[in-house]
Amino acid sequence: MAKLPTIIITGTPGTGKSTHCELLAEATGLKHLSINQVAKDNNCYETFDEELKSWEVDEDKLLDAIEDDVKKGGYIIDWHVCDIFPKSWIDLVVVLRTDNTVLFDRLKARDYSDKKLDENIDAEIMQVILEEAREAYDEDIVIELQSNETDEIESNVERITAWVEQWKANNNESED
Ligand SMILES: Nc1ncnc2c1ncn2[C@@H]1O[C@H](COP(=O)(O)OP(=O)(O)O)[C@@H](O)[C@H]1O
Repeated sequence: MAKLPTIIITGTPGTGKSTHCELLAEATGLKHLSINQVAKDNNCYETFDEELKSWEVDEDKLLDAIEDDVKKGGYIIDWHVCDIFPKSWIDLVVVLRTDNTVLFDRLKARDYSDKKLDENIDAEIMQVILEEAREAYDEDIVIELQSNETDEIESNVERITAWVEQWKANNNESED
């Protein structure tokens, strides 16, 4: 069987992860793995943080739930946390970035509490997820892409699709 890469699409909530992942899955045939959905389906949500109004995830249980599939390759991992996945599973990490005023409007539309909204905007300004990605993975597999405007969605998806095609060509040389 042809080898396929696994990609993480990460970024602060609202930067466009699920939008990019859906289009990318269509364009590449890789499988979109929404970690929020996996966590729900496998009861990985442990405790509810009242203040942040969000659930904490049992990461070991989550990794156990996806390990057998993801190890085979061919997945697009969609989550705002990027640094818990073993390095050996991951071929590319895309960190989506959005200007804070644009992100503010997107999150406001989601009815986030002021506290949750502020936390996320601060995290984006401080580029928390980008730093986490750079710490967890080799720097040359981490790329940062802007996601402010609709045009950028298309160009980002094209760019990542081209990367996937190149990866496949490089990693399946003796197969045909
Ligand atoms: N580059 C972009 N340009 C315009 N709108 C965008 C862009 N990226 C995302 N959006 C919009 O922002 C909202 C949040 O996107 P979503 O993909 O749900 O983000 P995430 O999965 O990171 O939380 C959606 O309404 C989506 O249509």
